[in-house]
Amino acid sequence: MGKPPNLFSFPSADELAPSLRTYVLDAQDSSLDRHGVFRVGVSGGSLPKTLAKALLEVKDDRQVRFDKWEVFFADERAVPLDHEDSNYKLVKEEILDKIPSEMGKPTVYPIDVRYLDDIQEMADQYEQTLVSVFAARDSVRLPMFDLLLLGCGPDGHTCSLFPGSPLLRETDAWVLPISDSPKPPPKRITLSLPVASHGIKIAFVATGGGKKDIMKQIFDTEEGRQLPCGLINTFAQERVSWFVDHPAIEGISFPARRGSL
Ligand SMILES: O=C(O)[C@H](O)[C@@H](O)[C@H](O)[C@H](O)COP(=O)(O)O
Repeated sequence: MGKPPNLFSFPSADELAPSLRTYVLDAQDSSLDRHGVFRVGVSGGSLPKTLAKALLEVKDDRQVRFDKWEVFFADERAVPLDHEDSNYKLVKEEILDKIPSEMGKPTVYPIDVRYLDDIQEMADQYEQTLVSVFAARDSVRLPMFDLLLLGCGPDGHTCSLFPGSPLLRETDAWVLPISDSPKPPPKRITLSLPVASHGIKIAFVATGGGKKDIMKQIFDTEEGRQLPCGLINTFAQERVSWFVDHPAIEGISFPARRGSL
């Protein structure tokens, strides 16, 4: 048995940002030492805003090497890149557009919008993108992101992997289409559960009192361990770190390590 996931809790989302920064930059520096590039998968939701705070607002003497970042989408909605629902647009407006030019720009891998009407093809194309970046599919069983930055929905979903979805049983594909997402918009693509569990480091960021019930389920109940976030906890164990604020974990006793970075 490995060690349980880490849990880092802070009074507020603002106070969480410096530790999230330290965690991300530690991951960045060890990836750059290892292979000269930092491959990150990001979700939508509230995460890009918190991440922007950590990377662009917190001041310390460490360097964000954006020029070495390769940014992928852990899930994306099948909409044009300038659409209100686009995770690309969200990440662009929250982070990419705000990076001072002297910091350099990440290489970003958005979905191919030529396939908006064929999400199976869109998923296959995005998988091909991963194949071309992470090495040929027959030589790597799964692409290994240096860091996956994920959110947790109020039903325990993460990426666009929803509770009870047959997609959770996928063992082969790296990227999957979904046409009936319970969270709008319905058409999306998502990393599969094996890929989402395979990051060298995986961070969940969950803030606000709206997350309290689902956090309790995920960490304190057997049913919660079967939810998508719970499954990633089980598969990836100590490679997972949760960054939460106090309202999100009020009154909960976790069998997880607590602490701050
Ligand atoms: O595109 C999406 O819908 C997201 O990737 C999704 O998985 C999100 O991360 C969670 O729903 C949490 O969202 P919040 O952080 O806004 O609660």
